Amino acid sequence: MIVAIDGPSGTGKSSTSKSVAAALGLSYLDTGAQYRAITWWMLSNGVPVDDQAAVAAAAGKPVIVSGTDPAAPTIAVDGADASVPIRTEEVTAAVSAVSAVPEVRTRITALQRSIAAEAAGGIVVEGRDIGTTVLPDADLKIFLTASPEARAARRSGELKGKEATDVSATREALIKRDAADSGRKTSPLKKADDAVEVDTTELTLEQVVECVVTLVDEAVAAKAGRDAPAGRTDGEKDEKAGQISP
Ligand SMILES: Nc1ncnc2c1ncn2[C@@H]1O[C@H](COP(=O)(O)OP(=O)(O)OP(=O)(O)O)[C@@H](O)[C@H]1O
Ligand SMILES: Nc1ccn([C@H]2C[C@H](O)[C@@H](COP(=O)(O)O)O2)c(=O)n1
Repeated sequence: MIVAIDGPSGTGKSSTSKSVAAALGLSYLDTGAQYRAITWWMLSNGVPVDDQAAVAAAAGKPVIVSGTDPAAPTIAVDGADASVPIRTEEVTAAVSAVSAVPEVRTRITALQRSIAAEAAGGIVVEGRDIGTTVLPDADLKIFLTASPEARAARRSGELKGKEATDVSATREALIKRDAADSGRKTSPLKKADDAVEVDTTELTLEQVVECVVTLVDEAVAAKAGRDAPAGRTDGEKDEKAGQISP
């Protein structure tokens, strides 16, 4: 079972994906963390992030390793834990430019596909182009949305001190990053034609998780029905449909 969850920033992709994966015993991959990791490496190694040719030339250098346990996801660059530095404002401000470079996307997409292929028990993969480009044959594709106001309020709630009160600056920053991610030429942020759209504006996180778990259960049942050998009874198919199988 491969589940692709895409959507703009702050719609709840990471929180939802982790909870759904944990509830269903699936692995979890945060692809945004990988783009942040390569961006952090560029910044740390003096690569000018607004120089596409320089970023492209360096794209193959960092070794990025993602841990896929939804209870404790990890991200390492060249053997060092990068989970804290990839969340700085500096990385957030540069990540859209770095992730727009085709050589970066080719490298990270290949990494994402190999991780999904190795997840024998199934995986929830979240990002911007998972349903459209990385895993177009995913068993279930979900596109999360929420109003900019709701997303800014959620993000501001995470920040400490002065920034926490500046919801409008957070809103503008979210909108700017979405525009960059949606407007790039290579693999932009986009809903796949066959994705289920879930507007989370008025939903609690628990409600979103419940909704997605139900959609996964339905997709598992449909897959089990398709995979059942000809000649099996409906009862046998139903029994298989209740299981999460690779
Ligand atoms: N339905 C919801 N209601 C209220 N808060 C939510 C909801 N979903 C997520 N949140 C909160 O909103 C914040 C952003 O969520 P999250 O990081 O999961 O979004 P995201 O789509 O992965 O963002 P990004 O793409 O920027 O990484 C978190 O603080 C999370 O707890
Ligand atoms: N599949 C993906 C995932 C992420 N990105 C880029 C664009 C985002 O602004 C950035 C950071 O992602 P976040 O941690 O906010 O989810 O990474 C992408 O291009 N494709």
